[in-house]
Amino acid sequence: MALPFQTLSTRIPRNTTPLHSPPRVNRALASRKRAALVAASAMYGSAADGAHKRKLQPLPHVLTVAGSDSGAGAGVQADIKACGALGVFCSSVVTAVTAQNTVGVQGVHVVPESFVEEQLRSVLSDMDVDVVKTGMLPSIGVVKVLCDSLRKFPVKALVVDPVMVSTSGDTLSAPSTLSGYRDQLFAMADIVTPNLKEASALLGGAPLKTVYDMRDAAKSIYNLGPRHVLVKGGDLSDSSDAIDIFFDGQTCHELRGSRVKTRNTHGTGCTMASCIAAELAKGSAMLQAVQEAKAFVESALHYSKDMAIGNGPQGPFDHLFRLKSPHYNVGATPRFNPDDLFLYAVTDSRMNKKWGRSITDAVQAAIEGGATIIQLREKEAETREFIESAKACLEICRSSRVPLLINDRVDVALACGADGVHVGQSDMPARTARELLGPGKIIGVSCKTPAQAEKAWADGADYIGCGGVFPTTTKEDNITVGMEGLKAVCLASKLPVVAIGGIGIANARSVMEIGVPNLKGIAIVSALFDRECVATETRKLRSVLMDACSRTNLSV
Ligand SMILES: Nc1ncnc2c1ncn2[C@@H]1O[C@H](COP(=O)(O)OP(=O)(O)OP(=O)(O)O)[C@@H](O)[C@H]1O
Ligand SMILES: Cc1ncc(CO)c(N)n1
Ligand SMILES: [Mg+2]
Repeated sequence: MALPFQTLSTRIPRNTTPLHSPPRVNRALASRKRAALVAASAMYGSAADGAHKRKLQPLPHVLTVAGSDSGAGAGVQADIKACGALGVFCSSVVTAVTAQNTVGVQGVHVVPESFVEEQLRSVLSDMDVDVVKTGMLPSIGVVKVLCDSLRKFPVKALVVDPVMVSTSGDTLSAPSTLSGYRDQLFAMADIVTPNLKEASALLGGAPLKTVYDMRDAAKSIYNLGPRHVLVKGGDLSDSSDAIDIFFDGQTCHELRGSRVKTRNTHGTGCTMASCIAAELAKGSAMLQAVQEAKAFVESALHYSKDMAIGNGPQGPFDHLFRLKSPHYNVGATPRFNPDDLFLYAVTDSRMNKKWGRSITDAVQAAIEGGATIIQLREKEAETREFIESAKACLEICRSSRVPLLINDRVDVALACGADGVHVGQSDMPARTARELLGPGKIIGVSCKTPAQAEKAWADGADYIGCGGVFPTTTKEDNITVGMEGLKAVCLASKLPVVAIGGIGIANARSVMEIGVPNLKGIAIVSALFDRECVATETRKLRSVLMDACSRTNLSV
């Protein structure tokens, strides 16, 4: 099986002589895998008299070179569970055995370098490893042994988690390992993933306190030779988000996730690096692999937040959450993209009835006209009927990659597997909705004031809907906030905003032109669905919005 690996290994390490050119590595690997398969097929064929030859399939394969954690939250144990959860085979070369639990590290027994080398030879010479991931490398000697082994047995990608100190403060590698990383291993690495303390140590010791420090650090570590850098912000204090900085040599990406309130964070770093390695082994590009890994860690922490193992301050979490709860199977779909708010279509059951169209016809037509997100607002439907039609709408939305939200009804969103919910100020609180839906679902909140916008953000919402901007007949007794109210909320909001209420072709442009960057789009009910042809009206609105954006230089 040839695994696509276009985006990796395209840059030759800059501060060493090239160890291998990428095409040669891939060809060598492919031919080794082919030879092994041919040999196996031949054996199988003769034994079975050629009666029923089976196609043999190698699994994507990560080798972790790391320490054992007796508490099984971090180290080799975390790596094997994370790869297994993502469908990737994980072999393991053990560099040290630690006596460790939820209190801290009680002891370390280092494996002799010659025996680390022997393990590396055993695995790499035989087992067609795709990606090597490193964790605890206790000495510079082990770093050297690893570099030599990788020169002998090249792999497609190398993920280096420069583990130095455990979160409990215990030392896991000798100080000299630092120079091994900087002078030898980083130049071979496709990505290095330091946490705040490790990034600081690699760069001479100045502490990293802000996202700006993280950005600078990512760029400086890039200059030590790796192809990509991820500075992890799990330990960034005063941050309600879990923010990581990813640098690819050109662009700094700020990756934000919800910070899960839990004591069970032991092994997040090992898991993150293993998930990146697993996704690379499956053929993902680097940024995609990092995003998948982050979603996996966030979901695992959320699922395990109340788990009770051990009596110390930092517990392990459950890597196998996806086996147990399909609702947490969220890593495969990208998290909310604020640009999806651009043309936000909100269906209305009364209007559909009036025009004699089904809810699915309405959704289909809005998507055909260019709607970028759909919300089902069914005030009158019976629950069972609502779930059935929501499932049908979800199928339509999925095939066009348009997110589907459910108004108010968290139960219906869960039952049909929708992408999220939109809640009003008197509906279920966003915080409760987040607890029920998990971190991967989209949550929007209707807000009329800066204080409500602040609360929505604190409660873990993804966006806010602000309005009614103009008077509307869709909602009775709805207070109009006007353009000034909208602007005030946008300026105060840390979340992206979609404007709603009485917006149509005549006034959409003026709304988009208020010129606040986090106003991402408009939400529309009557101007789309209280019309004869929904697709035509959507198309017209889309062109008005595109026009407004090109005039104000907003991104579409
Ligand atoms: N409480 C949390 N909620 C959500 N994500 C988190 C939380 N803590 C850490 N993360 C995420 O987990 C990943 C690992 O980051 P972290 O900074 O914890 O690594 P680390 O310190 O190397 O971990 P370890 O505890 O294994 O040493 C990052 O993507 C980070 O943003
Ligand atoms: C064995 C081992 N590797 C890595 C870490 C870092 O979390 C740890 N605590 N233990
Ligand atoms: Mg940590």
